[in-house]
Amino acid sequence: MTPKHITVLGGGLTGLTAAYRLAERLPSTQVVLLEATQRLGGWVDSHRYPIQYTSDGKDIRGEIVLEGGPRSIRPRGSRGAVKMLKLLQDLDLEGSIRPIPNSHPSARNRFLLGPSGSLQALPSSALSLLRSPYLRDLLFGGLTEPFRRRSLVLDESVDAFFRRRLGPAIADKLASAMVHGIYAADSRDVSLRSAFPILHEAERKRGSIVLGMLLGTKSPEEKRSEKESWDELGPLGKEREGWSLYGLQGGLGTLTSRLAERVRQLGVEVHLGNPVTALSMKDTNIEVSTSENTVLTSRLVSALPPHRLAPLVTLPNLRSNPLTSVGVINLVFPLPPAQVHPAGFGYLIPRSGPSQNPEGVLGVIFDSTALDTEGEPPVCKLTVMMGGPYWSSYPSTSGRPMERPSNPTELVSPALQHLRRVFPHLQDVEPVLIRPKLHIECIPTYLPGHGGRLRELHEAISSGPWKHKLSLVGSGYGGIGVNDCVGSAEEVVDALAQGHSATGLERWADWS
Ligand SMILES: C=Cc1c2[nH]c(c1C)Cc1[nH]c(c(CCC(=O)O)c1C)Cc1[nH]c(c(C)c1CCC(=O)O)Cc1[nH]c(c(C)c1C=C)C2
Repeated sequence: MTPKHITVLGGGLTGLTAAYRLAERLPSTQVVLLEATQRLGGWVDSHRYPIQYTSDGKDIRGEIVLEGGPRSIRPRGSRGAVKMLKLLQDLDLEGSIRPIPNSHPSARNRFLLGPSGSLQALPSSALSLLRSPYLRDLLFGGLTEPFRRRSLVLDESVDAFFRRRLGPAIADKLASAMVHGIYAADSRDVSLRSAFPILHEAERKRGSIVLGMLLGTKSPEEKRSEKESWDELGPLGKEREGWSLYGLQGGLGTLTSRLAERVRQLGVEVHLGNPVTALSMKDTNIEVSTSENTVLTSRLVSALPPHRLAPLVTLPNLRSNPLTSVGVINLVFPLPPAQVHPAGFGYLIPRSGPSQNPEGVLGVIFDSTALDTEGEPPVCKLTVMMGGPYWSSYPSTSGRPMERPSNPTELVSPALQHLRRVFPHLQDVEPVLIRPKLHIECIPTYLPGHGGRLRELHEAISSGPWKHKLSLVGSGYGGIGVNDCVGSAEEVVDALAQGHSATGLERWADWS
C-alpha cells in the first residue's frame, strides 16, 4: 500500500535525493523534509567568489568557485555511480557535467609527499612504475602477493590487510595515505571489508588482490546487469567510460541547489532549522516532534548520521563508529598554477610523525589543475586538508593526538606554513583569498565488524516496532562517497515505490 505520508530526516545530498524521488514517484504521498540547520545541502559546500588583483601591472578580475566539501564524482566503481548520472539527467543537469578525461594530468599525476618533503609521483602506467621510487616495494609486494595465505578473520583493518598481503612498506606509505584521502582516518582503524569491499572480494574469490584485479571478481550475471544499467543512460553511459572523474559547473552545489528547487516544485514541505527532538509510535503512525511542531507520519526515511538518530530510537549499533573532523582550507594565490606545482590532482601524506608533519596535514588538492576551471582567472587554487586522525585518539591508534582548533581561522597559519615548506615559491606570496572551514564529525570511520553490526541493526528494525516504518540512508551505513549517498536513497525509494518495505540495510542481511 502506498504510504499517505513520508517524513525524510536530514536535508543533505542523501535526504534531498530521497525527498525528490519520493515526491516524483509517489505523487499521492505527502512528503515532508526536516532539516536541523538553516541550509539544505549538508557537507556539499560550493561558493562563487569575486577575485581581483594586479599582476605585472595588469588588473585581473573574475570569479572562481571554491569547494569546502566533496568536489568530484567517480563515473564508475560503486553501485551509486550509474544512479548519480541518471539523477543528473533527470534534473536536466547533463549539460553541467564537466568530465576529467582519463588522459587529463589530474587523472595521471597523483603524488605522495615523501619524508624529505618532496613530491613523489604515484605510478600511473608501466613506464612510470619503472621510474617510481615505489618500484621496489610495489614489485616485491606485487610478485609475492598471489602466494600469500588468505586470512581466516572475517574483517580486519585496512592496515592489517595491506601489511599481510603487500608488506609493511606499502601499508605504511600507500595504504595509510589512501585512507587519509578518502576517510580522513587512520588506516589502522578502518574496516577493509566495509571501506574497500572490492579488495576483500578479490582475496575471497581469487585468493589474491593481484589475481582479483586481473581476472575480476564479478559473476557473468552481475556484469550483465551492470552493463544493462549503464546502457539505460544512453550515449552518456558510453561517454563516461573515457572519464576518470567529473565535476559540475559551479561545483557540486549545483546538484544540491537543483534538488532543493525541484523538491519545492514537487510540493515537498521543507522545514529548515527544525531539529527532531523525539520520535514515538502512535497506533500505526509515528509522531515526529521537532523544536517547532509535531508531524504524524506513516513512514520515516532517516538520512541523519547514525549518532544523531541514536538518541531518538531504541536500536542497536548506531553509535558504534567514531566520526572524524576535517579542516578544509581553500587558498587562492595570484600566480599561474604552473609556477607553483606540477599539473595534477594533488598529493596525499602518509601517516607521519610531528617532526615531518607538525601541522597534521592529510593532503593538498591542486584545484586549478584537478578539475575544470575554464573561464576562471589564472590563479593557483589549493585546498589543504588537515586533522582527521591527528585530532582524535579514537580508538587511540593514531598515537599523537593534537588539539582540534575551535575556530576555523586557527587553521590558516598552519596551512600556509605547510604550503610554504613544500612550495618555497609561495614564501613571499600572499593569498588573495582564504576560506577556512572546520567540518566537525563529517566522515564516519567504519571500524572492523561494521558489516556485522549493520546486519544486527537490519534485524532489529525488521523484527521490532520499527518494522515497515523506518529506512536508513546516507554515509553512516554503506559507503561515504556522494555516489553511495545518492545510491542508498535511490534504492530505498525504489523499494517503497514498488510497495515493499526497506530498512535500507538489506545488503547486510546475509553478512557473515
Ligand atoms: C572533506 C574532505 C573529504 C575527504 N574525503 C572525502 C571528503 C568529502 C570523501 C571522499 N574522498 C574521496 C572519496 C572516494 C571517491 C568517491 O567515492 O567519491 C571519498 C568518498 C577521494 C578523494 N579525496 C580527495 C579528493 C579530491 C577525492 C576525489 C577524487 C578521487 O576520487 O580521486 C582529497 C581529500 N579528501 C580528504 C582528504 C584528507 C583529501 C586530501 C587531499 C578527506
